[in-house]
Amino acid sequence: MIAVDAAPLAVSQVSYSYASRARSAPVLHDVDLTVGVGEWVAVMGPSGSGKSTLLLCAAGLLRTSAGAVTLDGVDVGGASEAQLTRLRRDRVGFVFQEFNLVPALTAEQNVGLPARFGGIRRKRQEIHAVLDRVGMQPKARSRPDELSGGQRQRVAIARALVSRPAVVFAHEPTGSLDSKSADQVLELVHELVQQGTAVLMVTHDPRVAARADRIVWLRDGRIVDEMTAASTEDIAAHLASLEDAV
Ligand SMILES: Nc1ncnc2c1ncn2[C@@H]1O[C@H](COP(=O)(O)OP(=O)(O)OP(=O)(O)O)[C@@H](O)[C@H]1O
Repeated sequence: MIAVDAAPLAVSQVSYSYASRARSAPVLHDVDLTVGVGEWVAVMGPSGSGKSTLLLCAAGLLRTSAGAVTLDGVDVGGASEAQLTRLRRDRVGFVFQEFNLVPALTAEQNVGLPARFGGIRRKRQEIHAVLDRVGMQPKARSRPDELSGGQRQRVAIARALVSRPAVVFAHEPTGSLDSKSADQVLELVHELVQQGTAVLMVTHDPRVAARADRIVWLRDGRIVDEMTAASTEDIAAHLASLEDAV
C-alpha cells in the first residue's frame, strides 16, 4: 500500500457542486481516491454518476467545493493558475477524445509541444523514436485531420510517453475506435503504466476497465464499490446492477 502523501494522485474528501445547480445536491460527495506509482485505476458508474466531474476535479481543471487534491505532491487547491499550468504541462498528460491534438500542427510537432511550452526543444530523433513505438513514425508529418481516430489517440499517447508524466488522465480513450485500434491504444496505456505513470481513466466499456489494476465505482457522486482483477463479465454485470438501481 502506497502512503497517500507519496502517491502521484490523492483525492481526499472531495465534494463538488456546479454553480448553475448550487441549490441542488452536490455532484460529488466526500470522494476519497488514491492512485499510486504505476497504477491504473478505472472509474465506472451509471451515466450522470459524476465520473467526468471527478476526473476534472482530480486534474485540477475544476476547483473542488470541499476537500483536497494532491497532484504530484502539489496541493491543487492552494496552487496559483500559473503553478497549475506548469504542473499540467510538465507532470500531467491528457488523453481525452475532445481535446487531444492541436489541429494546425503535425504529429511530430504535437508530440514535441509540451516541452516547447517549457522552453525545451526535444530532439527530432527522440520524437521519431516515440512515434515509432506507437506505430506512427510514417505519419510524423501528418496533421490530425489527416489521421484516423485511433491514429490521433496514438499520437496523444506518444506525447504522454515522451513527457513521462507522473499522472495521465484519460476519458473514454477508446470510445470511437474499432477493436484493433482500441487494443493498440490500451497496450500503449499499459506501457505508460509500466513506465511508472499513474493512470486515472473514465470509461463505460467493461473490456477497457478489465485491463485496469483497480476499478472504482461511482453512484450519485459517491464511491460505492471497488474491484480488483475483475473479468469483463463481472464488470458488465456490476454496471448493469448499478444502472438498474438508479
Ligand atoms: N457543466 C455542468 N453544469 C451543471 N451540471 C453539470 C455540468 N456537467 C455535468 N453536470 C451534471 O453533473 C452530474 C454528473 O455529471 P458527469 O458528467 O460528471 O457524470 P458522468 O458519470 O461522467 O456521466 P456520463 O457517463 O453520462 O458521461 C450530472 O447530473 C450532470 O447533469
